[in-house]
Amino acid sequence: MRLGGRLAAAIEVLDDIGRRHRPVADALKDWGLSHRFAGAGDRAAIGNIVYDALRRRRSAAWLFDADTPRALAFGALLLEWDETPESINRALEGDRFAPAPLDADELQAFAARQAGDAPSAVRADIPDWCEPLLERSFGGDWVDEAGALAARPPLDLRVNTLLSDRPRVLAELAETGAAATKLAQSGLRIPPIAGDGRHPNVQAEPSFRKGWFEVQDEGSQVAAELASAQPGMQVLDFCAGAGGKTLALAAAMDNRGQIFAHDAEKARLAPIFDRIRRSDARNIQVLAKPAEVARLAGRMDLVLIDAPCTGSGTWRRRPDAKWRLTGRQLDVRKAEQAEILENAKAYVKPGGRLVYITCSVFRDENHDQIERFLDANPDFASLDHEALFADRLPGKTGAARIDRDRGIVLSPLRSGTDGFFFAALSRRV
Ligand SMILES: C[S@@+](CC[C@H](N)C(=O)[O-])C[C@H]1O[C@@H](n2cnc3c(N)ncnc32)[C@H](O)[C@@H]1O
Repeated sequence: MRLGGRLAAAIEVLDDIGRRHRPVADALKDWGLSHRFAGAGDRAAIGNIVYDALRRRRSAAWLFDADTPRALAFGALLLEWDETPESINRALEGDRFAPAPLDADELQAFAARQAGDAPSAVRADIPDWCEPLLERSFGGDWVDEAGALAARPPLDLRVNTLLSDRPRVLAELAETGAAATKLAQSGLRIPPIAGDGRHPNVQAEPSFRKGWFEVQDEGSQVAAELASAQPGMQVLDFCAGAGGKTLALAAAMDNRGQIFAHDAEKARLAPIFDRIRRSDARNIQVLAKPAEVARLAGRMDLVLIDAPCTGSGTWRRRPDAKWRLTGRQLDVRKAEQAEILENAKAYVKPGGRLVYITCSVFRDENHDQIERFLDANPDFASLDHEALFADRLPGKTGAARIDRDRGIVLSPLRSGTDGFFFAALSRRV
């Protein structure tokens, strides 16, 4: 397929997402199934246009003064593919599968936009209602921080030190362009791919099948490292889900001690069993039943809450979530988070640690939750997050926003990772 056919397909998929409120991955998959002539390269290019259009939706719509699938797809090429209106129109010429080239009105709208500055929420590529939330979180940097959340993400891997080490996996993946991560101890990063390129399918690698590495954002790896799980500890991963953090904790503990992996939704735990087998983690018990968890009360050295959240820190990877999020959903998440903190505290033994993590950058889900919890629970105290970060990631303090008594924020702009929040509290003896 030429650019024109790919662009037409992206417009069709964006239309499907918009009209039927479909998840982007499902809409792309369906398009691929009903257009089997399209090769892997075509599908990747179409996916890139669609994801770029969703990441940069406000900017793309602003360029043509129209929030239509056509404006978004053309806008994506102009904003992220180094194309110009002239280069696009040249590429579409004589291509019978292409959408109509940019017409005089569109070219005029585009030219007019070059003169003026876009409003902040447009430059930040966010819904208007999120502006105060981000401003509260990032102060004067909020537009740049939000802009970084609208960029293409890298592909990050965590080397499983139970079965391999970073030099060995680096050698195995030499052809992928992977390099050691700057913050995470066992991380590898394959940088974002430009234009119509796609990341290698690392999960097809024999070294993945052998359990030598997992796909995990560097921010998630750093959050697990900051939790400071040590060999021999008793650990409860209270919101374990598919087990990304659980596996990182098992490696940090060198398979010694015990991790109990729990989740309120049994179905969310389903992938964890295969992942545990593949990674050779031998100190994880999965506890799906509330009664099994209850007997752990007051016995844990570390309770980790990887809380359900808006996911605003992962907008690079899930840009459709940015447009679907509502204030009502934020309120629901906040209530869940407060309740989980209250429930999980009972499992921490005196002198033990309660860790709270979100993949959101909103202060409302992060510092505010910690503040409220500490106010209501005088038997818990905040750790010194500056000292903790300096201890776990020596020489890297500039890579995070650290509030000594409330927690640590990682972000694409500051840390080069997805957005994450981390806070550690200790239960008084
Ligand atoms: C951010 S996800 C966990 C991701 C996982 N820890 C990982 O690293 O792959 C949050 C999880 O919290 C679970 N959850 C929601 N409410 C809960 C509750 N009240 N108690 C325990 N888990 C809950 C959800 O089912 C979801 O799997």
